[in-house]
Amino acid sequence: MPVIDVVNLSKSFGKLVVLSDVNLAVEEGESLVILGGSGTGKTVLLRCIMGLLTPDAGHVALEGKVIQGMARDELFEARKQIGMCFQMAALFDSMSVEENVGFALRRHTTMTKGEIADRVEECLNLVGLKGTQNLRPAQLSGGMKRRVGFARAIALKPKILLFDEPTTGLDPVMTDVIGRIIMDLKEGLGVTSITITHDLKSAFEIADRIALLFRGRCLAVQKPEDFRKNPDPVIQQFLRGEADGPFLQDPPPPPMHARKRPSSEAKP
Ligand SMILES: Nc1ncnc2c1ncn2[C@@H]1O[C@H](COP(=O)(O)OP(=O)(O)OP(=O)(O)O)[C@@H](O)[C@H]1O
Repeated sequence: MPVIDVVNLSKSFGKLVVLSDVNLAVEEGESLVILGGSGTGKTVLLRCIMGLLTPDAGHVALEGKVIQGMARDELFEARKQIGMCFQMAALFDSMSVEENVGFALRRHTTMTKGEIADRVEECLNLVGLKGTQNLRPAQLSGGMKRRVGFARAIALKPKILLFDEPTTGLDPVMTDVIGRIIMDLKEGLGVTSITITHDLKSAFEIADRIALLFRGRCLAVQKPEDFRKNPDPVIQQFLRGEADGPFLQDPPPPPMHARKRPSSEAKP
């Protein structure tokens, strides 16, 4: 049984069809990476998986339990299995690192202060941020903030981790560090994960399988080596990162040097 099962999922906002009959099954311990252009519905998909958005059709099952239609308490319990690593970390600025990482532990467990402090320390060590408990988010670099976000996401020992663009805005070295931490969390904690990223290098490093979301559908869900060789022109254009091709609905005009000079601009 897949840990995350997305079945015939569709979601529109008014006339805007974002997801159309999406199917994805993520097995226990698997790392699935979802690629896709900006605005293709990757975050909407994660929000449906968390039960934060209700699909128009289809459903999401977590460990065999369909979350749509669950009572509030049941959904709340189901969500505890998920650690969400938000885009740009989304830390509470008024709280220290320790308070941020321990937030869910204080709220959802009966752990003592000492037990929470130990767990926070353990989580910070796992993301390479030993001894940062007393810092405030304003004192952290972008990469450190993401890692605090990871530590917060793993605090409750979730079975599932969802990463929404964990490397956006980071330099290539920090992007690599974040990729390695995601792999370490997968290996060390045995979590099942979905990562949304625009960074192809880390996608190929951390993925057991890669999916490309295109015009509301999953175009491919394949092992990295098969995905790279997939002859679909959309996939190949995405991998090459070129403007010309079927990927964009409104392709940009050709570059200036390739454009024919209008006759009014013609030299005498
Ligand atoms: N709550 C909402 N109400 C209306 N439209 C929404 C809502 N949430 C998302 N959308 C629209 O759905 C589309 C997909 O958004 P989404 O954030 O999932 O894109 P994305 O693939 O994550 O993009 P990016 O890579 O740029 O973050 C966008 O056109 C967005 O404006």
